[in-house]
Amino acid sequence: MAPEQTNRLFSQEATARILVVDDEPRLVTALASLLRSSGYDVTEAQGGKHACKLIDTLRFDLALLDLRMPEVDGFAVMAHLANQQPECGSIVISGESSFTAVSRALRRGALDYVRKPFDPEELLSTIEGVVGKQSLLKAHEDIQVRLEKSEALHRYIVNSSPDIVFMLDADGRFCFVNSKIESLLGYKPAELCARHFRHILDDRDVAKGIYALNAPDISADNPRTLEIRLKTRGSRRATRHFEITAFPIDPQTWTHNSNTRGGGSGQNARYYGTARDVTERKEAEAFISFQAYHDLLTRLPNRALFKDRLELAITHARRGSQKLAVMFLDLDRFKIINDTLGHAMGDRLLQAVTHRLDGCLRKGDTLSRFGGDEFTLLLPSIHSHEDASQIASKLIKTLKAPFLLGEHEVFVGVSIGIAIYPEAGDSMDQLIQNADIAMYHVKAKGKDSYRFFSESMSIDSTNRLNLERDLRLALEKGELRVFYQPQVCAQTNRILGLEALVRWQHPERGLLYPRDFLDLAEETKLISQLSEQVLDQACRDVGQWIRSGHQDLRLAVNLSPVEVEHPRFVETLMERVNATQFPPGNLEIEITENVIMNDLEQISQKLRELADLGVRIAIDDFGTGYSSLNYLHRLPIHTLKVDQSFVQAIRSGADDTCIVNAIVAMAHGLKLEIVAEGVETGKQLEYLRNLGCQQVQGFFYGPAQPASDISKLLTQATVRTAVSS
Ligand SMILES: Nc1nc2c(ncn2[C@@H]2O[C@H](COP(=O)(O)O[C@H]3[C@@H](O)[C@H](n4cnc5c(=O)[nH]c(N)nc54)O[C@@H]3COP(=O)(O)O)[C@@H](O)[C@H]2O)c(=O)[nH]1
Repeated sequence: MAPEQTNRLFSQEATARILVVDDEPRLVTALASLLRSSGYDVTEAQGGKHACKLIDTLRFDLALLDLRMPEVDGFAVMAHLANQQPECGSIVISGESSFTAVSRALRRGALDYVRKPFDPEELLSTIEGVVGKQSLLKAHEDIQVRLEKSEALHRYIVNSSPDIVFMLDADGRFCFVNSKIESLLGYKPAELCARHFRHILDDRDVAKGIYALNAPDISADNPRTLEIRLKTRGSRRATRHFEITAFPIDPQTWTHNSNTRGGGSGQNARYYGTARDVTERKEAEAFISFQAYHDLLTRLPNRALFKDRLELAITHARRGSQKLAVMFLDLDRFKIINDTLGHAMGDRLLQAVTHRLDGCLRKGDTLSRFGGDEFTLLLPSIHSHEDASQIASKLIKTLKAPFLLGEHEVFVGVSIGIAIYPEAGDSMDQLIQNADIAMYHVKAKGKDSYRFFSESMSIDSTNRLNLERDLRLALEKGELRVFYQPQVCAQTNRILGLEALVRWQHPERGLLYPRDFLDLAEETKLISQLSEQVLDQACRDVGQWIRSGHQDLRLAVNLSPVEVEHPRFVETLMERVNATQFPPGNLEIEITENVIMNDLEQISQKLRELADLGVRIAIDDFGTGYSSLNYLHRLPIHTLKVDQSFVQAIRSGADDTCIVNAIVAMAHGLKLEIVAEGVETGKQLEYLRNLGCQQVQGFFYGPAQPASDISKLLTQATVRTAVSS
């Protein structure tokens, strides 16, 4: 190699820089000019001391050193050079010929040794050899450094990837996997080496994973992407979701199969892939989809999912000429419990109800929460009505046992309407609507039962809708009327009180009675508005009569269970009474035993508050319900109203007569006032009078009448009988 060439090899920008060191100035000059004439960049040092100074400030590729120099000899310069510029080589040019000196110089790192006096040719050839060798070593070192840097860079890129990067051999065994797998799944890359990738697949996805890898058409340009579950390492074996992209390695792009060694080096790699953790996205998607199709409180399918399943079930049933049943369930008394105990308890109750209902069903049935306290149930394969009846009975029975909500024991019932495909409708909407109609018929007939839909019901339901619309209008337009039926002293025929009874002056149908619209008012929650209007009117009418001289005249009003069970019942009632300036002592509220027994504790409290404010309490229809002495004794009750059925039994002389005797005797014993309802004949009146019943009410004295008629009646000292005995 020519010196110029060698010089260029040494350093791409500059020629080789040589330091010439000798204590003989002449020799230094001669040597320097010889080297310069050969193209080297030469620096001259007069002795060892001078050389060390130059070494501290300039960079050299090679030093030509004399050994024997005063003060600082060649060995000391070599030591200094090794310390300051270890990459700089040195050649010793010395008159020393002893083996010891030569060997010592070579041991200290000299690359060659030239004896003085030297042959210029030989010297130049030695320098050229050393410089060439140095240059090769330097180039190798540079390549080594570049390789290390490049490997570190790629390792960093691969291991810092947010994805798992892997390589598999032809059989699907890992031959490389980056360290990301440890942070995501807990496996150390080394432990997976040579293991089949099946080892980390979730059992449910093994077939999918293996098929994807062996698919015929995948390539680097057409990689296979699939979502798959991978198992985490350890005892919990939880799974995470990954999106895997994999393809076979083109041998032309990866030529290191045979010459790389080590388990994680990619040796024998045939597939390359990345696995991106998409667990959070999948969980979010799953939650959003669950939320869209489920009720979050009960975790039951919602209306949309129910309809979807019903649609599908109808298609199957149609194809197989089979029956299916749709049930509409509405909880009885839920609203009262919810209003009384609060929504948190209401929610707990709905969850507990769901749990019990669910326990009665088979796999394949769909129970859904339709909204509020309404549920729908799809029984996709039934053979007969009997099957549906059995399930309905089971559902009703399972809710019979009390529910424990905190310290409260509550009872709910369920009214169930059933529509059977195809007879009760052949479309989804029809079946749901008809099950709903059938459910309303259960409600109207006393709740806590089930009924199948029949055609006659839908006619009723149309009427019902018209009636509901009319009732709303009636409340707006003030079509309700309050009639009063006198409560008369059995001994003197004097009017002691008036029972307010609602009537509806229907613009087309004439005067309607409570039996025509009261149930509907309760179902549609219009009852509160209705009661408000009746109470206001009655307080105004009777208040007027009280102020005009009938100070003791009592006003008896009927209250619906919905009102009494409302948490603000006492406040609402008193607000209306006070607004009309009606004296509370003249007011008597009539409630039935059922209302009291539904929630003895709460109702007792409310009745006590009212009694403390002077309001009287009467038990209506007494004798038809529990007739429990226990509550009569504990509650602030003033009056018992004997149900008309017992009074009417007096006429027929039936066994029920003795019930009237017992009730009157009981009322006397408990020092309660007693009003006998439904007195229609003088015989009945006579009988009751003899029993010691103080007050009577009934057609014998006349039906309920409008306020104008009552005004006239009140001007008479006593009420004349309307019917002759
Ligand atoms: N929440 C509210 N309920 C009300 C209101 N107004 C009435 N009602 C409830 O409707 C029930 C039926 O009332 P009505 O059709 O008015 O019947 C009353 C009388 O007309 C009837 N009666 C009276 N005397 C006789 C009789 O001699 N024979 C006979 N067959 N019937 C008679 O009885 C009803 C009064 O009964 P009671 O209330 O038990 O005293 C009615 O029972 C109320 O529950 C209202 O504004 N709000």
